[in-house]
Amino acid sequence: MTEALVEVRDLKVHFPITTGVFFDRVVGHVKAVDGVDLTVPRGQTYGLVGESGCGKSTLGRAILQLTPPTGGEVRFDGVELTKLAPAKLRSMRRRMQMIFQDPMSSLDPRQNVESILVEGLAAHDIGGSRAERRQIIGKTLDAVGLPRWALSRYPHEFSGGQRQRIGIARALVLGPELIVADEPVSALDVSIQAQVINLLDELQGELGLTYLVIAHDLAVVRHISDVVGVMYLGALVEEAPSDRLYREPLHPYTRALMSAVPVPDPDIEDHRERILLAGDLPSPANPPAGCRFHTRCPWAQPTRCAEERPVLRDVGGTRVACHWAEQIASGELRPHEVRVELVRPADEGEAPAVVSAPSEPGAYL
Ligand SMILES: Nc1ncnc2c1ncn2[C@@H]1O[C@H](COP(=O)(O)OP(=O)(O)OP(=O)(O)O)[C@@H](O)[C@H]1O
Repeated sequence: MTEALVEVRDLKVHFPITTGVFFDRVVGHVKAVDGVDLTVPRGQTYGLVGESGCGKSTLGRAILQLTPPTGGEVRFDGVELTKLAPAKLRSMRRRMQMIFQDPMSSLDPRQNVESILVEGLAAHDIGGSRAERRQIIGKTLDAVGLPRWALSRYPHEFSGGQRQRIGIARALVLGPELIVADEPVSALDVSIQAQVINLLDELQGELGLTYLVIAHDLAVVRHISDVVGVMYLGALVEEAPSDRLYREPLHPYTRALMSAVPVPDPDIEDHRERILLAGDLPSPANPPAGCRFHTRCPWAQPTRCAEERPVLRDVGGTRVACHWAEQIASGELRPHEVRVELVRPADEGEAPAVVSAPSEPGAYL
């Protein structure tokens, strides 16, 4: 059994909604993260996916204590972070770093690369002399594939992919064990995305890093993740080893997300059906009772779904929060009429690419 580097238990982040001109009055809470349990083993990659606004970034930030949790626990290498004194937390921070989506907005445009990298070393008192720091920085540049001349240049002088390498170098220079990568490639061209993902993968192999990779796009995390967690409205709805999740998604929400991932085989891709979920993501300030997904779920049942919040439970090696996971997987329960559309628009004379339930279980996938 691999040692857990990160253990999250019943983590909650509720942002107060306030009103009033002179005195803020709390009138409700945005439950951005609402009871998440997850474990990231040392040296592995946990991919966290879900649509925009489901709480992925807030969860990542709360794990690093950049956003204070409202409740629950975060253990890093066995140390409970939520109760740690500020000075102790600061020294732990060196071991946990974050990479952001948009390197342009997370890098100070007035600092050259050397100054960006020295800043972190100085803040954490790493490397006694200037020469020593230069040596650490040089090695870090080599590791991320940037030339030494980059040191005197400014962020705007680099391409998007190179800027993300600077962002990775800034995290890496401190010698962290955990990196939380929040949408690390979604601002990059598709051709560059693979390079950055490959770089993260290589660095993990060389340095034994542990990753939490956050993405709205399932395709991005598929190949680098050992385990993938799917989040919906502040909570995990499914978690499984990556291969298993992509081969056999159990939660209706995961099935819908999967149906949006393009398939490389053009014959299959032409006939791929996409589940279009009804309605928008409900507000995390007022989440539906019972299963949070039941208002959009094509398999929602008249009992339990609207009243009972499903807990994550083990179904053959997958953790899934659905009362009906087994019956859906076996085909015993069929989806209600759902809107599906063919990826390739129907040709003239062909049946319109809309509506009605598929006849086979898993026909979407
Ligand atoms: N500081 C804050 N104060 C109040 N609400 C917030 C704050 N930060 C995030 N939220 C809300 O919490 C919910 C979750 O946001 P979060 O950014 O974590 O989601 P996300 O899944 O990462 O989405 P995205 O990919 O768009 O960033 C959203 O409804 C968001 O508006």
